[in-house]
Amino acid sequence: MNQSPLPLQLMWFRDDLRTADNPALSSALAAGPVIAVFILDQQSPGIRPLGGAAKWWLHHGLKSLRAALEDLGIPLVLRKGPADSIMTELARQTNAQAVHWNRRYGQPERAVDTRAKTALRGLGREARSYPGTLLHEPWELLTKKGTGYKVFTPFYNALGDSAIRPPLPAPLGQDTFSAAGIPNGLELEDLELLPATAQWTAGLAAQWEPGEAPARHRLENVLESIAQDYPEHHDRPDLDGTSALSPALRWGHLGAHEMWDALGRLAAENPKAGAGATAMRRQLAWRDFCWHLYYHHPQLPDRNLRTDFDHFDWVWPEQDQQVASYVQLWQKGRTGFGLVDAGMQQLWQTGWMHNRVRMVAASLLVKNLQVHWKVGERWFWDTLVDADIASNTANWQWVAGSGADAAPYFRVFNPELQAKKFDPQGSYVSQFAPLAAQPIVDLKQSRLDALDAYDQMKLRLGEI
Ligand SMILES: Cc1cc2nc3c(=O)[nH]c(=O)nc-3n(C[C@H](O)[C@H](O)[C@H](O)COP(=O)(O)OP(=O)(O)OC[C@H]3O[C@@H](n4cnc5c(N)ncnc54)[C@H](O)[C@@H]3O)c2cc1C
Repeated sequence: MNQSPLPLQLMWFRDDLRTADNPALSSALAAGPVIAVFILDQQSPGIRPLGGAAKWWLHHGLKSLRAALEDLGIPLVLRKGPADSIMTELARQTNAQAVHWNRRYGQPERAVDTRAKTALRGLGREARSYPGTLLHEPWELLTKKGTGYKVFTPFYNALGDSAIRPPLPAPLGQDTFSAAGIPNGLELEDLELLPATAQWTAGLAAQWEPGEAPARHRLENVLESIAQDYPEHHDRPDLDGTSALSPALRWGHLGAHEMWDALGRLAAENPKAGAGATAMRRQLAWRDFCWHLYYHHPQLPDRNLRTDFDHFDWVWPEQDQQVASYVQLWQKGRTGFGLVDAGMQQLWQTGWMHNRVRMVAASLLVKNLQVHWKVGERWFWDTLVDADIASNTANWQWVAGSGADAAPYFRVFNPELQAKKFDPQGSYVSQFAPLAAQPIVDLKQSRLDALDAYDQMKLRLGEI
């Protein structure tokens, strides 16, 4: 029962599983007593179902969120199904005055939110949305022509020139609700986010602790030491040289504003760490850029952004048995290229891969093997704990050459040279891929074949 004289508020959690720096939660609490809701929606039109590793993360992230909310006296109700109708029903059932949420930027998710807004307003309830996930709303930063950016550097300059709000403090709690006032929900286990056998996820559990408090703790480590060496260490998979905060940012345990602000303060206060903090901020801006691209180009997960690549002769495992077997070896980390194999093993064992190795592993698949980028993107989607539709598809398109601000096609990473440069003692490779395998392609010849395929595409387009 809501004993407060103020009207009940519903806080709808989605990709923002945190209590601090959460504009929707802060506003809900300022308006009245709050019940929190999370709805697992894998069925609204166009919503891409989560991959296995992401589901594992979400399960534990929700457990951690529930505990953090409990400390604030906020109950968390879990549901499953089409989110707009469930949310509207909950608002009706609880007689809530308003539903608060932080915005999402994918077209299918925005469609759900728009339907929820319309239905809630139809019921005479308020629907209030807030900017909580990106440093800037994608429609706020525009080129002089009024369009979205397609190139990172001008986007980053515009971001740097704009005002980015400071993070919001953690909210104070509220009086505990009596159970009678809380609508029925599912048990966390009923969301069925964990796989039937825990064998594979044991590696994820050994590596990660999903949640707001562990994310903030890791940020402190980053500020104390990792940021300082970031310029020299960020490309080294053999070192703990990057923040490893991508899953925490993906699930919103850590707000981008909090990280941006903390790095900015570090740069201002500690000249020794300044270059590293600024470089890490720049990387963080890539996350915003990927979402900016996706917002302005909703076809990003499905179509080449550079449409000339529609004429590229990609190969698909379904069409060629040998290619199918190469793709399997790539997935298992048995390509015979140590750095790629270590990366793919790191991905399988921990649900994460170092950025440098992601680029090299992706390049082997889409360039040396000429396999369509969607094949690799889907594997990453299923196996990454930080799998996010904008960052994953934008980066795959970047490596493939079909993206907006893509690597030039002739840039084919040589995994052997990359290993020498970025894993000089071979410790990353021996940690994750100690057994050598027979190389599946000749690097020199397959690079020439890829460049030839690119020329064939240009020829088809009448450009050469
Ligand atoms: C083929 C490919 C697929 C990728 N798929 C994803 C994905 O699904 N989800 C995801 O979050 N990142 C993805 N990335 C980007 C990047 O590899 C990871 O964000 C990075 O490895 C995270 O490590 P970190 O947290 O230590 O990064 P740091 O170097 O510490 O950077 C700080 C933060 O900046 C952001 N960031 C850094 N680099 C990028 C980038 N290139 N693109 C977007 N954001 C970036 C991340 O949120 C990261 O946590 C992909 C990259 C490639 C090449």
